[in-house]
Amino acid sequence: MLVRPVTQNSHQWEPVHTNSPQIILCFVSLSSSTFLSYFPHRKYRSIRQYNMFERFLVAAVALLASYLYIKLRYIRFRQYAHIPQLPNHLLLGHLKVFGEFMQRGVHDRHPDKIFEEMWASIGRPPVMLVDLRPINPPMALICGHDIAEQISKSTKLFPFSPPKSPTLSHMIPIIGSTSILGREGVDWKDLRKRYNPGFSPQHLWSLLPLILDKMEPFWNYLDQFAASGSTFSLETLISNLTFDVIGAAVMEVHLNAQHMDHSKQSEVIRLFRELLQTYNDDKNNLPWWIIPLTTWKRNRLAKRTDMLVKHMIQQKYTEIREEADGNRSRSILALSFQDTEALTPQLLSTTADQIRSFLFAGHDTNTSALQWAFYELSRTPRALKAVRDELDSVLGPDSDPRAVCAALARNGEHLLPLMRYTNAVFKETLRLHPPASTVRMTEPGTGFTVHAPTGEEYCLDGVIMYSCQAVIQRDPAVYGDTADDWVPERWLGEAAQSIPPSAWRPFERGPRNCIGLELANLESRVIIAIVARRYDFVKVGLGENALDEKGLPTLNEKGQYEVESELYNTRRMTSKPVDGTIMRVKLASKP
Ligand code: HEM
Repeated sequence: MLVRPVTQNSHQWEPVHTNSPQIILCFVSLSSSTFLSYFPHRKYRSIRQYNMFERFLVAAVALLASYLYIKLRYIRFRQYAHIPQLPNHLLLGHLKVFGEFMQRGVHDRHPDKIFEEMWASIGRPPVMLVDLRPINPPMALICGHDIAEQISKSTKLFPFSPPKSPTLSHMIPIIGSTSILGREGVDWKDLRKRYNPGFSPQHLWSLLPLILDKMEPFWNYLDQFAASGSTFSLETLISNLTFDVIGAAVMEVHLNAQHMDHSKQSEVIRLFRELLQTYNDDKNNLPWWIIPLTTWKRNRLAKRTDMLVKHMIQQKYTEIREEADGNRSRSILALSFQDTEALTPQLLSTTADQIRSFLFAGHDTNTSALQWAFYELSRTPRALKAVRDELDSVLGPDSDPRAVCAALARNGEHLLPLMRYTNAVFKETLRLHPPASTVRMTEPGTGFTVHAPTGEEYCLDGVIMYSCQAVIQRDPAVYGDTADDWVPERWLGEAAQSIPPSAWRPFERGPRNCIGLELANLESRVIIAIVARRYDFVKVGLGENALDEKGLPTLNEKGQYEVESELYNTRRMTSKPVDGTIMRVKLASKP
């Protein structure tokens, strides 16, 4: 099938009556889950936690919403008819998914997982259209790496790659309206030019001592948990650590995020956390008129965070100006100020937006990736042994965190690149559990057309283009029979050569790829190097090991411990393990 691209007239929508049942169900599920999210005191929000009256209310709202939807929804984009739609036989599947939403809790399932099931059930097309109007514009799920590459690379029409989707605007309270994440054209180019040198590998090596400085509280907490045997959230520990690291690298400030006494933490951190909390459920990106109170709270917190960040920048600016030549600050912020004459209000405002963006992007994704890395290592003895052997040979036999930090401070630039297996662990973790993605959208009438390997062409103007990494990076056509398995070895030796670079895109690709890629790699290798030999992690609750009659874990044919249940991601701005990765830890016994 070859489809002619729709260009000039694609903004003209043709009215066609549609009452596709799966879309109605989708709407029912969205409306009722949104409604349920108004009861914030329920931790897991399963339908069973609600009394009869609340259940009745939920059912009534869902029914009313679907009735209105059927009545009001007469518009259909006929020009998208050429993109594979979810067929009706998915109706039952969707119903099942909806049932699970309600059983397990409405926030407990990441949309990527649902997309993966839908995609497999319609024969794995490279693009799939999910129509979520009137909640959102229709969304083209990009499921093939060739097409993902086309929506992220430079073209004649879009020299800096197709624009980001306006749906990103729900993040403005966190990252600011002039954030590098959302800017377009030359404005974006200028920002990228200003901050690129700060994130370059050479500059990052000079920041290594600042990063290593932040590690001690982290291993102290792990030591305490090992001594007490109590359970803890790995997410909390790692997210505090990554906040401290990003504060040190970007501004050379001590945010004290790892202080367990919250009153000792920097106020920026406390406000930022509170702000992120307001995104933690289905209200994530709903319009303000559905969530007026949350929107008000977000804006209030955003304003206060912005003021504090601006104050920090002003202080840093004065310090940088007064520094003696031999004692220059190495922070990313200091480097970005190198050629500036004065801190004008406009420069202050855009810099504050970038700092907030770095604080957010620099801690959130890495936290998720490291939780998954330690979880996968904890249930894959083969890989844990390989990491430990590698660390012994690269860093020497002393696994005390102080010794590891001292070795890295002396010679990290040469030692870290030698950790090839550790690097493969991180790479494989990001393949299977990608925390983030990219979302683009071109104006109707632009004529932005992508080409499938099978010859079809799809004009994607006016639809949200979501590069679905969780599907792309598990494509059996690329990763074979082990596409769903965690196998770090696939990234080592000859085998790795056969994987197309565009099929691994956790940091996205093209001009708008992640500016913090090298920082993330550096930080994660340091953390794994410090932790992997000293501690044994054991998952508790969701995803924990299944034990045999002797109380021992059993290996499956893939070399991983059998588990009682599956640990999975949920959506909290980015993808994160649903339970915060509850763990127990003990000091590893010496072989
Ligand atoms: C495992 C860790 C990380 C992952 C998986 C990741 C992933 C991504 C992805 C997918 C994008 C593209 C977003 C989009 O197109 O909307 C991105 C952009 C970005 N990331 Fe990261 N990131 C990570 C760590 C970091 C770190 C440590 C920083 C440090 C500040 C950072 C800062 C940024 C920024 C500023 C952008 C926007 C770049 C631009 O548009 O020019 N990220 N990241």
